Amino acid sequence: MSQHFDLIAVGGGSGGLAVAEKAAQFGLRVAIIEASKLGGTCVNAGCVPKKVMWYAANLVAAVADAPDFGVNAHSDGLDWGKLIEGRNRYIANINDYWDGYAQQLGISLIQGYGRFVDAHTIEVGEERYTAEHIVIATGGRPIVPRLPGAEFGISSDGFFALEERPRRVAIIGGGYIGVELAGVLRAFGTEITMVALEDRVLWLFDPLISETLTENMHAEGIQTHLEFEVSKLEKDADGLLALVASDGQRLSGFDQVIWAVGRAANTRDLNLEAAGVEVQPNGIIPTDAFQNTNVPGIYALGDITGRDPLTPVAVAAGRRLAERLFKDKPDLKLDYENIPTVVFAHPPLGKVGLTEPEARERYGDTLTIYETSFTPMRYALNAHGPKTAMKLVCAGPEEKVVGIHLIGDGVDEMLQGFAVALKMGATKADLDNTVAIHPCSAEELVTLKVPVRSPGDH
Ligand SMILES: Cc1cc2nc3c(=O)[nH]c(=O)nc-3n(C[C@H](O)[C@H](O)[C@H](O)COP(=O)(O)OP(=O)(O)OC[C@H]3O[C@@H](n4cnc5c(N)ncnc54)[C@H](O)[C@@H]3O)c2cc1C
Ligand SMILES: NC(=O)c1ccc[n+]([C@@H]2O[C@H](COP(=O)([O-])OP(=O)(O)OC[C@H]3O[C@@H](n4cnc5c(N)ncnc54)[C@H](O)[C@@H]3O)[C@@H](O)[C@H]2O)c1
Repeated sequence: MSQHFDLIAVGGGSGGLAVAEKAAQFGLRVAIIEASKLGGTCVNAGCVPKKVMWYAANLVAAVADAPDFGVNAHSDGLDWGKLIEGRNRYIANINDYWDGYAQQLGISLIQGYGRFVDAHTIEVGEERYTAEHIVIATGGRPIVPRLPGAEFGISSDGFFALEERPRRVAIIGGGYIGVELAGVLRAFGTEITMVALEDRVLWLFDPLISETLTENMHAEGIQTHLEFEVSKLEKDADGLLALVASDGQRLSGFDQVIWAVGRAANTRDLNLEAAGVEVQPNGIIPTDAFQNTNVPGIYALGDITGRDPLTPVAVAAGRRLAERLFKDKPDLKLDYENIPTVVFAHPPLGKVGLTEPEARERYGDTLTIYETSFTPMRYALNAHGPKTAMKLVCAGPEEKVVGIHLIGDGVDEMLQGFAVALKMGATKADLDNTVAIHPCSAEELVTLKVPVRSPGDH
């Protein structure tokens, strides 16, 4: 016996929930198949636990800075157990919220691993479910490379499960996760060594951001080893862990090693062949601009598609897909251009649009670049404080803003509004015509006067 639905979402994370929620609101018969807890990576082992810990790290820094402002605060250190317990309770509440909300919307929740039987049928254990529309939103999992001793390390999932704060940690990877976990742990007092393959951390971000981030991390005492390709992990006689690089370098004395080297798509066990869905060797499911796979009636969205693996991207793609399919909006699709993104480092950083090197490739020698770098007033009475840096990348004689790059306190909240302006096609003159808000860091973005590079400088 099988149960029939209008739409089945395989995966109840950011993307699956979004498409299911919309379709159910439109009155369709909807099911979500979820192997674990509703909310997916973001809620259970990503954005949410990370951000709660990021706030805790900010509080530690604020208490340390407070006495210079005459505030008689002092810290007795971090109660890791209390933080983790509170964080997990917060996550459980979000899980409960989603369970209740899905029920309220009339969505059928099917617990277990979904596998295709054919293009319209999914099997979970012994049961079969059919639908006209099936959305694959199974996300990804942390990569742990097949290298000798790799099992001595943990992934971001393992990090969130730690019951005690580690004392000396090596983080492998200079991407989003490596940078975020390094910042959190360092603020709590852990010694951090970060290694990365590339010649700079966050190499997909603008060079100004990588440089300022590195400066801020070094000032906090985080060590970085670049162009360091880990070839194996070893456990020494003292029980501590060591990283060995392919060129023979060796870094030792770690009580934890964290792999933060990217994520792999969860397609392996979906039996996609049965439905004829095309999949790349790395597990990514190719889609067109409308989230269609190569099989009519089967769609993919979120991390599984390999495009901008961020929660709001999965959510936006899911909502648009439901509206396209069920609200007679055949042209509706997500615009993947100019997606803003923030890395919750200490302080945070973010970008929208093109980096300077990317803009040079697209616009050639027509760029005007504005930059600033300063220590914000937040640290006015402290001897030291992390740097804020900002860059505007403007193209053509009209100086259209094609890239905004920010690092510093508050930029995580600052970027969203400026992303709206960039998306609307703002020029440098539009920014200049906006009266500044004073005193705050954001005012720099509307008062930058002298370019650091102009057309003809390159
Ligand atoms: C440490 C970390 C921090 C992050 N921080 C941020 C952040 O601050 N901001 C941001 O925008 N993004 C962040 N991300 C990325 C974000 O979590 C993902 O982009 C987002 O969760 C992708 O949503 P998704 O729906 O594609 O997949 P997921 O949220 O991963 O959901 C997939 C779901 O499918 C389920 N599943 C898998 N296979 C099956 C199957 N066969 N049957 C049934 N269910 C299945 C899984 O259990 C999971 O619940 C972070 C990620 C990590 C790892
Ligand atoms: N704030 C956010 O929005 C946020 C936070 C966390 C994760 N995410 C998402 O999750 C995705 C995955 O994050 P990630 O940090 O795992 O991947 P990533 O692609 O950002 O970075 C991977 C890093 O691994 C390093 N690396 C790979 N193999 C190595 C080796 N053998 N030795 C040394 N270094 C090695 C590289 O230096 C690279 O910089 C991101 O692309 C991002 O979209 C987003």
